[in-house]
Amino acid sequence: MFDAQRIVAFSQQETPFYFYDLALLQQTLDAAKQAADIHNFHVHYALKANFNHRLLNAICKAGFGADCVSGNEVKKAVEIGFRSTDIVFAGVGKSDREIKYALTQDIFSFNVESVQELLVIDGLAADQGKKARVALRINPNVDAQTHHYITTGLDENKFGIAQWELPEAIETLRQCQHIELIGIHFHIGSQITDLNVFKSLCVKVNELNNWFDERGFRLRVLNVGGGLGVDYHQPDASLVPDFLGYFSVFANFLERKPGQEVHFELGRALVSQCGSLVSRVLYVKNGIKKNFLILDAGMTELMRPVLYQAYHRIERLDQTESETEMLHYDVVGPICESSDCFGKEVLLPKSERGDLIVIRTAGAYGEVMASHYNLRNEIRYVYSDDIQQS
Ligand SMILES: Cc1ncc(COP(=O)(O)O)c(C=O)c1O
Ligand SMILES: N[C@@H](CCCC[NH3+])C(=O)O
Repeated sequence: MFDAQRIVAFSQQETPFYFYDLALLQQTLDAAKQAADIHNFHVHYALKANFNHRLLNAICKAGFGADCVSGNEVKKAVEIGFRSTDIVFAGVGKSDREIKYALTQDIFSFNVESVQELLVIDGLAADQGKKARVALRINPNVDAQTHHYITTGLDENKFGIAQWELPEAIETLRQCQHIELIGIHFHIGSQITDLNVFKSLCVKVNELNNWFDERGFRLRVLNVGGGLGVDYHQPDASLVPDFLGYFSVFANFLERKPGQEVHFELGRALVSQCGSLVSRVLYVKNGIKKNFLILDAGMTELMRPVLYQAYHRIERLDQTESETEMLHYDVVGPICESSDCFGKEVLLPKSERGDLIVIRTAGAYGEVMASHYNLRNEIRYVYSDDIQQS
């Protein structure tokens, strides 16, 4: 991943920065698109994973739609050039302003998360003399078997309409003159690595698809959300996720009714591996109990380890297979929080001030979750094609 040219180029850069490998991104997008096209599946990219403009341009050009969770994300998607007919908008707390804006853009669908939201959208659509297309986001109570902070489809989670509320939801829908129900929507969580979890989701979707059909609702769209996980432990062994395997689970286990479309909302799987956080060692502290590598990047640049105890592979940029002196380090940031740690007891070649450290698989939920805590600088980024041209 990091050849001699990149090592030299990185060493001339001010750190920390996100590095994006645009060729790898393209390879990933092509693999996902080809695998989805086999089954005629529609994929919307979840902007929340990364809304860096270079990445968004590539994703839009590759033919993906957009999955947004705020009015500003809808606006961003429109500005980048995603067709409004390919934009979906989810979120438990859509404000009136956000709904009005999305209505003016005639987006493909609102993924509605409560019965009350149906009434609000109906009223706001009436004001604009429009009919809003909606999919009901249903909480299927399927365990995603991932970290509890990124599980979204269990009864205890705030997302979606509970199954026991569905009779009330369809009664409400019958009264809403300015809403067209086009489908049902699900998203059970993120970083799902066991494909069997998606089989369980399919079983639930089939059940609910029949339930609506029996009540006279002909649904055009089954939106099964995102969640496909990536390999944080051995990124080089699987730089491109197994999209063929993932989509074939849905092709095999979803029972589509005639004319029904299947939609997905992938975020992490499309952008994780193309991004790395590159940082410099500021100080090395060799203690009796611990050695610390103190980096110039911290939780303000990549929050996932602190927030979810997430693992990211940490490497010294120029490390080789035949390093002779390996040491265990706690790799920490400069932020005034004890939790500001990227990894404990990380085995690395003996390192010193000025060495470059790379934190891998950081393309999703990295840059977008950065903060200014401690009045940190705006995060910088470097793209692979900047380096090739220099
Ligand atoms: C509604 C919805 N769709 C799609 C996604 C994208 O998920 P992922 O990045 O795991 O594919 C999320 C985030 O978890 C989400 O909340
Ligand atoms: N931010 C989370 C994923 C959240 C997905 C959004 N529902 C992560 O970094 O893993």
